[in-house]
Order: sequence, then C-alpha cells, then structure tokens
Amino acid sequence: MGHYDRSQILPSSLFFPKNCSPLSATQVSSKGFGQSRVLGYLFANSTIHQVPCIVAMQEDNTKLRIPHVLTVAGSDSGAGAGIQADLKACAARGVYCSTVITAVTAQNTIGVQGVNMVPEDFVAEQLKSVLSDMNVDIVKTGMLPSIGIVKVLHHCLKQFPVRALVVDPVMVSTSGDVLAGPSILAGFREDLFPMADIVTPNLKEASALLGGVQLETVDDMRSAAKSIHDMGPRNVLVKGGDLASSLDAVDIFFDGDNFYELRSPRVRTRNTHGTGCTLASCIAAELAKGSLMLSAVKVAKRYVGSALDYSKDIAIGNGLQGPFDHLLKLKSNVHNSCRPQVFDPSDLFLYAVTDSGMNKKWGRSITDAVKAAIEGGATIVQLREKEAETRDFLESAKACVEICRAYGVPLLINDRIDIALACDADGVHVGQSDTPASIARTLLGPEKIIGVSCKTPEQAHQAWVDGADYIGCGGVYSTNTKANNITVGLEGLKAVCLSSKLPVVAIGGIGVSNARAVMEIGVAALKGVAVVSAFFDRESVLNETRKLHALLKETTSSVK
Ligand SMILES: Nc1ncnc2c1ncn2[C@@H]1O[C@H](COP(=O)(O)OP(=O)(O)OP(=O)(O)O)[C@@H](O)[C@H]1O
Ligand SMILES: Cc1ncc(CO)c(N)n1
Ligand SMILES: [Mg+2]
Repeated sequence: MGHYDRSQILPSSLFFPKNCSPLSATQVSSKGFGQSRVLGYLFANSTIHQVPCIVAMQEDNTKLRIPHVLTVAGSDSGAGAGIQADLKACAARGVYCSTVITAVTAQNTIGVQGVNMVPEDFVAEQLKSVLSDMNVDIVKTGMLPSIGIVKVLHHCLKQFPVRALVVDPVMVSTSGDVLAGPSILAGFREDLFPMADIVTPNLKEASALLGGVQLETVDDMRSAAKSIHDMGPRNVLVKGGDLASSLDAVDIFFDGDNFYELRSPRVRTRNTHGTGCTLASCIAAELAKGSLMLSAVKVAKRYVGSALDYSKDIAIGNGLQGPFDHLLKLKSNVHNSCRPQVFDPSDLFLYAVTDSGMNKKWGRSITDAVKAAIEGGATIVQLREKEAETRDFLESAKACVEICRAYGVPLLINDRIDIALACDADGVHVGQSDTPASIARTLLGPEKIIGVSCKTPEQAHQAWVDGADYIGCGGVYSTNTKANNITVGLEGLKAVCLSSKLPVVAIGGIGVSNARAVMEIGVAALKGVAVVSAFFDRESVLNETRKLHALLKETTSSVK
C-alpha cells in the first residue's frame, strides 16, 4: 500500500531484536489469547499507513503472531497455479495464507476449459470476513476477472489497510487462455497500481499494459519496467520466463531509481505452470516475514528456480505445461515407490554395518561391500564410516542409496544426520553420545527410520520416548570394532529386549558361530542380528552374508 518499508513496522518488523526485551515494550492491554495468557499487545504504527502491527506475547515470551498473506485470486482445478499455488507457496515458505476466491476455473495441463466468476458482492463478503478479523500482513492479488472485482478490492483495501500490496496482473495464462480481458487494464492502472508496492507482469501482461508494444529483449523489459513504474507502483518486476531469446530466466526489477537484472539458469522442463503465481506469493510471504523488497524478490526467484529444478522430471497430466512441486516432496515418493515408507521391524533380520577400515584393508569400495551384503541376504544396511572425509562419504552414500533403493533395502547412516539428509537416506543410527534421537527426529521428520544404541532398559525406554523406531543392543560379545566397549552379554540383551517397547537388533561380535545362541534367547522384541566384522573383515562378503542368512532362517524356523 505504497512505501512498504520494513523500518516503519516497529520494532524491527514483527520480531523483537535480541537486545530488546519484549516485556519492556509498551504494554497496552492484557487479554486472553487462545489458551495462554497474553501479557500484552504491542502496537507499532507504520508511519505512512497507520497500520497497527500487533504482536501478542505469552508469559514465556514466545510470540503467537505468525506472518499472514491473503491471496485474492482464482481457483485452478489442476492446482498448479492460482489459489492452490499460492497456498502451497506460502506453506512452503512458512507463512499463513488465507484465500479470497474471485473465480473458479476448469483447467488442466492442456489449457483453460471454463471460467466461472464469483459475484462481486460475494468477493466483497470474503474480503471483509478475512480483513476485518485475521490480522493480514500482506495482500497478494492474482486473477481479478472483472473491473467490478478490482473496484471491490480497492474499496476494501482502503477500509482495511495492510502493510503491503503485491499485484500479479494476471491476464493471459501461459497456455494462451484469457483470464482477464482488456477492460481490466483501466482498473489496474487507476485503482490498484497506485497503491501497489510491487507489480509483477510477465512479458505478455507487460505488453498489454503498454498498449501492445513488442517485448523481445532484456532492454525492452527495462523500458517496460520503467513505463509501468510510471503508472504508480513502488516497484516493478517484469518477468522473463517466456523470453524465448534468453538461455537464462531473466527478470528485471525496477525500484524507481535502479534496475536490477535477476538471472538464473533456465530449467529445462515442461512443468512451469504457475511459476508467476508462485513467485508473487513467495514475494508476499517474504514481505510478511519482514524482508526488504529486493531481498524478497531474490528469495522468491531462487525458490521458484529450485522448485522447478526439483520437479523437472515429474509427470502430471498429458498437456504441454505441467504443474511443479512446491513442497519438494513428490519425487522422493517416486523413488520409494518400490518399498513402503513405514519402517518394518522384520527389516532388522540381517543387518549389515559397514566399516571403512575393513573395506580399506580388503581393497573394496563401500558400494561393492554394500552390494555384496545385499546380494548375500542383508535386509538393512548401515554406513558407519568414522574416518571418511565428508565429501567422499557423501558421494559414496549417494551411490549406496541408489543401490539399496534398487533392491528395496533400507539404508541408514551412522551418526551423520547431515549426510543422511543430503543423500536422502532412509534414516540414521545414533549412539548414546551422538545427537539425541529426539533431535534427530525433529531434523529428519516423522517418516525416516531412527535407531539408537542401548545397553540398558533405561536407555531403551528413553529411545522410545524420543521417537526412535528400533534399538541396537550390545555388544553382546566382545568385539574389536569398538574400543573400550562394555559387553552386555546374552543376559544384558535379554533384559533390554524384555523391557523394550521397540524392536531390538543384537550387535557385537556376532557371526555364524554364535548367532543361533543369540536368537535362541527367544524374546519377541528381538528381530535379528547386526554384523560388522563377520561380513566385512572377510575375503568374501557375499559368501559370509549368505551363510549367516541361511543359518538365521534355520534358527528362526526352529525357535518358533
Ligand atoms: N524454465 C524456467 N527456469 C527457471 N526459472 C523460470 C523458468 N520459467 C520461469 N521462470 C521464472 O519464474 C518466474 C515466473 O516467470 P514467468 O515469466 O513464467 O511468469 P508467468 O508467465 O506469469 O507464469 P505463469 O503464468 O505460468 O504462472 C520468473 O522469476 C521467471 O524467471
Ligand atoms: C486461476 C489462475 N490464476 C492464474 C493463472 C496464471 O498462471 C492461472 N493459469 N490460473
Ligand atoms: Mg510463464
């Protein structure tokens, strides 16, 4: 709403600077807020718009207020653009998004098959509902299908001012379908642009706004940005996603004084439907968090670029322009489709744990070791590479992920949550002195597998509380793999298994000579054995794994 300037939203936007105690701020009122007692509200007026920015504080000083974008746009049934893109973009950027729907479209990856406008007075009713109640920070507009709807929006924004207005002047979809006719141009120019903090036309829209001039080069985009700036918005971003002559995706940002040429490599993909809506929503989201305009635009462009790159090969629909994946989640489902996502305790049956020292000694690569173990019958693999350089480890881990996925065997990383995240492993195994399982769970999310090494029932209980999926218990027998490792013996193993709510895999000095004795303790929680030396400190990993696999099969059928 003109002059968006972070410094006007005191103090330091929505967030308290480290050196400013929230409790020392003006305490205006004390009211209940949800379940928690709020100590006060802090009102800070934007000097130009007199928009109160309200920060609610709880007794423990945590802030309840979250950044909020309202999108005023059309629904896309294919969900790649419009309201649906805006919701996903805001969710991905960690901002709340409310929605005022201006039109319902029937569209897919082929084009727009139909448009049904929402009556003006009902757009007004939605706007009033949200703006009068929900502490909107930023309004972002997309498809505004009639001049009447533009007028309604203009009126509501005067009545309920917000911190900033982002206008994506949607007119023509990339498929070439008209989403708002030329009559809308007057509404943009007269009502919305003068109050807009940024306007983000694509090439066709910029051309339409300027009476149909041809825009074919980056220089043309600069002149267009300047001419559109003359129509009143604080900032203009002319988007060059559709600039055929450029290998890069070039956008021109103009703030009235300076031009900024924002370039990123053009992602080769058909999945670009909704890039414009997403970019504008992401700009709005960053502004809602308190970013300056140019930073918001840069972050938004990077976000769109990464999402396109991530989604370049996904296949949804048969048309020329597919949607992309705002939340960067779909691809991992494709990779995992040969294997259910949930952890299956029977995977602990024959657990192979690699050791870099042993691989070096026998002149094997990690990948060869892993492949041989799986071919011999290992049902889960853990990479335990204590000495490897991070960069090398990551490369090997990525290769092992591919191998394990192909065989449908889960791959875990010992200790290194960073490596597990970077190679998209199935999970981690942590020891008592590594990152606590509860933190590993927060970092890895709800689906990844987490195992914890435990020697006692107390540790096993804690692993359960922390959200682990299984525990490794040992050393059952003494081993050279771990220095100064206390041996728990079969008795210790049994005690842990009897108390554990989680499935258990036994580890430590286990091989063909003693695996039967381990499994014969006969406690239901014990699902299998984990092996390091008896596989990897041997000439043939494949043969040793096969032998133990056969023995375990025999043992478990006789134990039952
Ligand atoms: N293939 C691509 N690779 C990288 N960035 C791209 C690509 N296509 C578009 N972009 C970027 O996406 C943003 C949106 O630009 P674009 O010109 O496609 O908007 P639009 O035509 O309004 O989008 P749509 O109508 O599909 O929602 C810009 O920052 C642009 O540079
Ligand atoms: C509803 C809607 N808004 C915007 C666009 C522009 O991509 C679209 N295709 N559909
Ligand atoms: Mg486009």
